[in-house]
Amino acid sequence: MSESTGPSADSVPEPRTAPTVPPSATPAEPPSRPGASLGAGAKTVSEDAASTAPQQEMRYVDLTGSREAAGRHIRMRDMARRLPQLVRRSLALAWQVDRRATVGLLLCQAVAGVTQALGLVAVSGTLTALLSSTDVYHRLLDAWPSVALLAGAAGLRAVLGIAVVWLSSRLGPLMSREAEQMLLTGCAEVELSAYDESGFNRDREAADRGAGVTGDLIDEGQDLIASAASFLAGALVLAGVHWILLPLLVAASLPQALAQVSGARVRYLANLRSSGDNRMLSVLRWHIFTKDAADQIRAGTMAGFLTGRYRQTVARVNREDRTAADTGARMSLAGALCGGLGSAVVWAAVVWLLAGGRITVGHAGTAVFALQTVGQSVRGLVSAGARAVRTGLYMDDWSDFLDKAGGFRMRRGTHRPESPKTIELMAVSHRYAGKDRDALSEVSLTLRRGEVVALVGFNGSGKSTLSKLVSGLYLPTSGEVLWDGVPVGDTDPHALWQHVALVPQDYAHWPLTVRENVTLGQPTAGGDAAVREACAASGADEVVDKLGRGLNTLLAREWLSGEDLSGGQWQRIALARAFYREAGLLVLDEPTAALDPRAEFRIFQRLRGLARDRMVLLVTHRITNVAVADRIVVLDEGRVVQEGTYQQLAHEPGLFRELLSYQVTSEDNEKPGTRT
Ligand SMILES: Nc1ncnc2c1ncn2[C@@H]1O[C@H](COP(=O)(O)OP(=O)(O)OP(=O)(O)O)[C@@H](O)[C@H]1O
Repeated sequence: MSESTGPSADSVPEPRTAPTVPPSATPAEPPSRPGASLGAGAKTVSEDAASTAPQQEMRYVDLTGSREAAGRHIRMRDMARRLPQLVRRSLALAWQVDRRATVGLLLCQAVAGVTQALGLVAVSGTLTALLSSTDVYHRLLDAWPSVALLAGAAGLRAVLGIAVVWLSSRLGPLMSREAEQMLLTGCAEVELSAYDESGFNRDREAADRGAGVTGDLIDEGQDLIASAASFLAGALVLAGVHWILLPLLVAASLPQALAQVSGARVRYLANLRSSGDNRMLSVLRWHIFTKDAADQIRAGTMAGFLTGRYRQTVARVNREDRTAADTGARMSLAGALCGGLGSAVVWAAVVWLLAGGRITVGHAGTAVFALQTVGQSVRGLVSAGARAVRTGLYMDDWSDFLDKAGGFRMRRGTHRPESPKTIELMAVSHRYAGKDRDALSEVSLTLRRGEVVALVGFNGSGKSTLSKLVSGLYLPTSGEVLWDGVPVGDTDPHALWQHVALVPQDYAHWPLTVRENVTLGQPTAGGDAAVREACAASGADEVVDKLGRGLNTLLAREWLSGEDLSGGQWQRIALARAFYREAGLLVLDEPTAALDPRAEFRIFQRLRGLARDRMVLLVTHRITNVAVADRIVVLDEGRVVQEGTYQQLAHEPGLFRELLSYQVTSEDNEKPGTRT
């Protein structure tokens, strides 16, 4: 192996098995119950069984047939077939991120290969001169040009090795970042419904791991090229000494090569078997470490349970790792024993050739060096090859996901809508992927500019789903959502969302400054005055006034100089975002759930004013507040069961009256902006 080579397959760490969940972010699938974050194909004990046998081990297995099969296919034959493809892939990505560094790397490797060959030729020259029958002075005189060449070649190779390490360490991280970037772009471009597809989230995590190890491929590719160049140089010199030595050496190296490939396969499969557990460990770690659940862990005295579950899962991962390590060691031992026997045969052949006068003593010396070079390069080829194939398997997860994401890419029309005057739902139904019943059935509804429309109903009746269909986040399974007569599916989604301001139930706590949290990184010509105006409208001005650095305050307490907000303060910021956005459709999903009564009162007081030049869709369980709406739509099990004004619905029998009866109604008529 050349100077540029990285660690061997035995010492190289497995790529990270689960992305670390960042601070201040919710994990992709936080487990609301054990096993909740498992993807398709996950095996776990049933909830019933879990309740009757709590001590039974919960397994988070995440095997998919294709990845398991791919892992089982790491064999010499497959490896030889895949290697050129992987080198091409690594060079193509390297070329994409830094052409000059890529060319530099290839040049360094080519020159290193040539100097390797020259070095071996020089060894031959030196030994021949030193072992000749002339006097010592003449022997040294004859030997010095070869010695000089030998020293020069060694020096140049050392410098080239440093250059290769330098260029690889520049390219590797760039390649990983590029792969991550492609992943992010791919994810940002998919339909929202893709996230509801079985396996999408699991595949995205696997792809993230693949992107992370992409940079390793450059080291492995370089090791492969270096080993191949070194093999070629040694083989040429060895064949020059005597042709029989080359096939003998390659045969002698095979057992160790096979052992390394088998070891790599065992480790990959062990890693694959533990991937579900590793994912669960990552999620558990996030919950145990961060502040978000710290109060619940303490108050619920859950620490023992969670750390116990963590230990149990770690023990399983350790068992897999230990088995893989033991099996790998046994394979290496068998390979080394067979390889040792093979080497003895090769050395015996050298002695036999020398004894038979078929080669000179100088040639025999050269053969010793060449044998070492070729032996090392064969081992290097196999070792780097095994690592590259394993990295390639992880990268397959990445590229497969990009293909999958491509399949879910938003392919809608090109129509660029104006701020909507009407949004019409015509017999709209929506069914989530994998569900056996519709979340919404045959809903017909019209929203008009200047109107506040409220959606009410029991949990799970379809209110949020309807609001996401109106805002074009989902496309209906059947029926049409028309923005000023044009189906949402025929509209450029990004142009459409320019006209949407959404406050979802679970809004993001962006780790950004207050200003960026309000503008969402899209400041308008109104500058800070517009930001302050939106804050005043949502009550966030009171929050900002108390922050040390005002709009410049970083809202991330875990980070240096950042500050954290209370739940209600965050909700005011989320509302300010929506008020700041000059959008024709304002969707508020439970917008005041965390607000104090005064703040809530102010929001509802302003709602009518906001609706003057836009349409407002309000989802709320605060039935007494919906008096502010021009129209109330009552949903039950995905169907519209009532529609009318507050006064109409409050006085007719039906679900609305039932909902109303569960709330205190004595102050109804004093609610701000009540419409009759
Ligand atoms: N992403 C999803 N994947 C699968 N099913 C979903 C998804 N989101 C919602 N559902 C299902 O669709 C139905 C309607 O959900 P939706 O969130 O629209 O109800 P909701 O009326 O807003 O409820 P709540 O009052 O609790 O917010 C529910 O049965 C829910 O389980």
